[in-house]
Amino acid sequence: MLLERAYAKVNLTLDVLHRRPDGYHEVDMVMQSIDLSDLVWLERHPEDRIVLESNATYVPTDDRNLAVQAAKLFLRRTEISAGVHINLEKNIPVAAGLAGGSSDAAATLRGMNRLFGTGLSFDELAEMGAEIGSDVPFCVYGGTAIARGRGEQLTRVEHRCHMYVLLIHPRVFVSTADIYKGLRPGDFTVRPTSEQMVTALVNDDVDVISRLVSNKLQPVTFGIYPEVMQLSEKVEAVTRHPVHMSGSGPTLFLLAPTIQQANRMYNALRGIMRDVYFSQFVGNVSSLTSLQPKSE
Ligand SMILES: C[C@@](CO)(OP(=O)(O)O)[C@H](O)COP(=O)(O)OP(=O)(O)OC[C@H]1O[C@@H](n2ccc(N)nc2=O)[C@H](O)[C@@H]1O
Ligand SMILES: Nc1ncnc2c1ncn2[C@@H]1O[C@H](COP(=O)(O)OP(=O)(O)O)[C@@H](O)[C@H]1O
Repeated sequence: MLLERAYAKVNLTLDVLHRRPDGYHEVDMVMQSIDLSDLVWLERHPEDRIVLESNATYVPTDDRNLAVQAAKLFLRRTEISAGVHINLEKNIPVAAGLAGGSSDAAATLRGMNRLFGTGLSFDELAEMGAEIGSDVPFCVYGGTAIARGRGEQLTRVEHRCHMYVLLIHPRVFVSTADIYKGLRPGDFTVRPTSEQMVTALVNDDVDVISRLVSNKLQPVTFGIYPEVMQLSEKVEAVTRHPVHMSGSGPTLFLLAPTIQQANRMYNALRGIMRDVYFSQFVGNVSSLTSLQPKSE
């Protein structure tokens, strides 16, 4: 049996440039992996089928599960006929703007590559992953990247900035497609802020990073779900720190450069609300492999 960790992400910037003829939107965003993760355990199944079990009752275990889709796609592309058992431990909130499902799919692709010794590169796995979802290619590598196109065109970024990330997950189900659909022409960006954000990350300039965090989907999500906006205002009042939204939401997050500050904010929030997660930036997957048991 082997284990792959599926890390969540937050969007440090998210600009939308225009709507494309294929229905997707051209985006320009800085994605950052955080250490909140699902666990994807893989082993051979005696029959030629994909079986997924999960501790979470609220995610599908059939072909709708992105990990199952990834496993099937991998077997099709590599022309391997075999069965696989996937055990998925969900810790990342679902439909939250944290790319949980995408990351499970990416971890499954990495794991299948190890399980069958196929030796595909991460670039090849990312290309496969793009067929499953726009965020999957980023999740194959993890770490930090500028994502363009519909999210699949990546420029990977190395930096030494380390920040703590407090997540607040409002119990609201958000459909990513509905949020993109809610954008009006005036919401589109001419000059994205991703390059400035990357410079700030490389310079480890936490003040500039905090000032630059932005998300053009946030007004749409807040408009459709006013309760998320109200929660954001409450969090801001309690912590006296700027509150941001990840992806299409509804997860809100705060950044803190020191563990002391992160602890203060965490304790203040835990006093008044559930569903607060303490996490931090993590680097790319290859720099983390030494933390993973290889096989059992
Ligand atoms: C908003 C973001 C930001 O990172 O993240 P989440 O909120 O999902 O975490 C992503 O763009 C989400 O990526 P992902 O969740 O993989 O989207 P997909 O499955 O490819 O697409 C779901 C739907 O969202 C819309 N979509 C997605 C990506 C994009 N660049 N333009 C779009 O218009 C399309 O309507 C599409 O049918
Ligand atoms: N492995 C999975 N984990 C979470 N959600 C999944 C998974 N597979 C399919 N889904 C479905 O994908 C949708 C988006 O889930 P998720 O990836 O968590 O959201 P987001 O992209 O907003 O972070 C949900 O409707 C969920 O039912």
